[in-house]
Amino acid sequence: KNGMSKIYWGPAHWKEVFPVANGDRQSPIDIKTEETKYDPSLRPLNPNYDPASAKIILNNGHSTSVEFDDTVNKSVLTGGPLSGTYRLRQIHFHWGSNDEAGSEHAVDGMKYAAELHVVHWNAEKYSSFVEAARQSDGLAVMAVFLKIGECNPQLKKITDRLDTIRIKGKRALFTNFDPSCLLPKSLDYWTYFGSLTVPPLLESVIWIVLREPISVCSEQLAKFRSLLSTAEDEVACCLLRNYRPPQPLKGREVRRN
Ligand SMILES: NS(=O)(=O)c1nccs1
Ligand SMILES: [Zn+2]
Repeated sequence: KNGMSKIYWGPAHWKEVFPVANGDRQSPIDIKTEETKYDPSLRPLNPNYDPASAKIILNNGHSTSVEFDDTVNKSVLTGGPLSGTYRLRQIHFHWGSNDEAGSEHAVDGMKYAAELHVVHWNAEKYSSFVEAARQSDGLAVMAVFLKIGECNPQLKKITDRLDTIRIKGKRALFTNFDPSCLLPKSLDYWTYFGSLTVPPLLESVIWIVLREPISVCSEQLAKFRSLLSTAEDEVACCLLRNYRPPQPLKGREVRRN
């Protein structure tokens, strides 16, 4: 880092505080497409989101997220590898300090410029996100790769608001937004059992990684990098990158529909 005094405890240090960082189902992973297994029992994904569920856009210091009202089953994901109904909680992004890397998952060693996570929790079996996050089938996160290319008009709805939440902790109203607008044409996917990719790295995520990327342009990514990881009273530090590198597969199977 640029030699500043601030102690940086990036992904390499997480295991000191969260031993599960060395667990058997950590995320992200590098998806070796030749080793994925077709599973005819996998159903089509069925996202069904109500734009009125969107509430706020937030800078939490390590990403920017759009938070949804998850007190009722208004915006849900069913189908795919899931049994039951998973309720939409939030979406957020991971990016890098340049366009060459930024995604968390990789495909045959190749990283995309960024990655969108659409986070859901199993509201059929558990009573809150926090409780679900402690269960092996508690969360379902749909991952969408962002590939450098044309500017994305749907993503513009989010990047145009980032200058109002530059400082860590800032939030702004953000409603009438259906995150389906950020999904690619094809909902074909890979799926595997994994974890949160940020502390506490809980091994409670059914990952659903869409195979088709959406586009993003350099100017849009630059706006993510201009977010600050620091609060008002701190020396400003840009949120240049926030992706965890791929973790050992440890014998896990990656299935595809
Ligand atoms: N990056 S992630 O989707 O695994 C996630 N971390 C915390 C809540 S959701
Ligand atoms: Zn994420």
